[in-house]
Amino acid sequence: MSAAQLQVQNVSKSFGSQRVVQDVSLNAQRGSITAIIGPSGSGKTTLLRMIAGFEVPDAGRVLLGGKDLTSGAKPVPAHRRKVGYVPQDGALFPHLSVAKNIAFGLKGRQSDRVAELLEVVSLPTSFAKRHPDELSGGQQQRVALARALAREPDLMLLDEPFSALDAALRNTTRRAVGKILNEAGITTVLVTHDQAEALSFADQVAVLRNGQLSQVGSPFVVYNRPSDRETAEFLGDAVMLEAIAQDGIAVCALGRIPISRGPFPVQNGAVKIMLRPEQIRVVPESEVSGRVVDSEFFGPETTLRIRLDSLGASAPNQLISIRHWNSSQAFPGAELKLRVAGEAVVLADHQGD
Ligand SMILES: Nc1ncnc2c1ncn2[C@@H]1O[C@H](COP(=O)(O)OP(=O)(O)OP(=O)(O)O)[C@@H](O)[C@H]1O
Repeated sequence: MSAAQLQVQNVSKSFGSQRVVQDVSLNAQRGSITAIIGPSGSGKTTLLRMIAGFEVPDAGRVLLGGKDLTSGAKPVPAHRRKVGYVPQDGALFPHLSVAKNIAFGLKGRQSDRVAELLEVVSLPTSFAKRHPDELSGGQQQRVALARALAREPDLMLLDEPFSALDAALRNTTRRAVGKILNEAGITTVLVTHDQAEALSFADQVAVLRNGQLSQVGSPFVVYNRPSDRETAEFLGDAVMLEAIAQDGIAVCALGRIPISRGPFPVQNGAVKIMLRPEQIRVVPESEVSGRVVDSEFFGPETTLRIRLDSLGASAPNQLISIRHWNSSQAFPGAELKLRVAGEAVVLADHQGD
């Protein structure tokens, strides 16, 4: 396989005595989209700013197209990196028109190019004369993206670019931007704290916690085979259960569930398993059952808290939360039959405890 377009190698950064990014390594293939996701304060923006060239790493290096940007005698400055950077608020120049904002990154007379770029980000060319304060938040973000695209970057860095938009506009803008980046074949790194955004938009998801990467993988892998409990819970709701591992099967209050093949071998014995709530189905008949404790209505689905009936030697009184479309089955005390679809994950930090 060819070397990755972007290589972040063992990068660290402290502010004063606070270690904000610790020994982070990450590769991104040409034309791919990587989402860096993590809780507030986990170091996402700092990592992105080091890739952009606005912060200098204390240790480690950043390579783009095989070229070392950071650890030479003088780091390559941000404006020489062929990197587009769209900060959280878009940061347009308020006193310049849309056209001048976009053309800021262009050399010479480029009015044709401005019109073309407006079209690319799905804005009418008549917007060229407007000022940023005459645009909505979402339109400003599109202009910021057009300005970044104008420089024809090898790498696009987006810091929570869709966070200012309401849900409907966020989805359409995200799809439009994804299409633009994909068609231009631009390698993209996106910072977000929105799980759905990371899972739907990216080819690769990097989970950052306390300045360290807890997992890097495809959306499918990080969601379905999280490396530890915190990563599992950060990426979505998780059902944790006591189980006994027996030759690749987890025996528990939800029956016998195949254990998904993870990065380490699972020993027979007591384990904690993780399932996603949507894996647990309400069915007409099953040997597995539980009683509704309470419920919460969310429109398209209802979250049910269920106390599981003990099955065989399984631990008694275990509580789980599942999602169900039919709120009429959700009254407290209702007895439900349950079946699990798919596999269970044994989490590395919960083997044998
Ligand atoms: N220039 C700076 N000087 C001092 N501390 C800083 C600086 N930049 C960031 N920090 C600190 O580093 C930590 C990580 O900040 P960073 O902005 O990278 O996190 P983040 O994951 O992007 O957070 P959020 O999701 O809230 O934007 C925070 O505690 C922040 O206060």
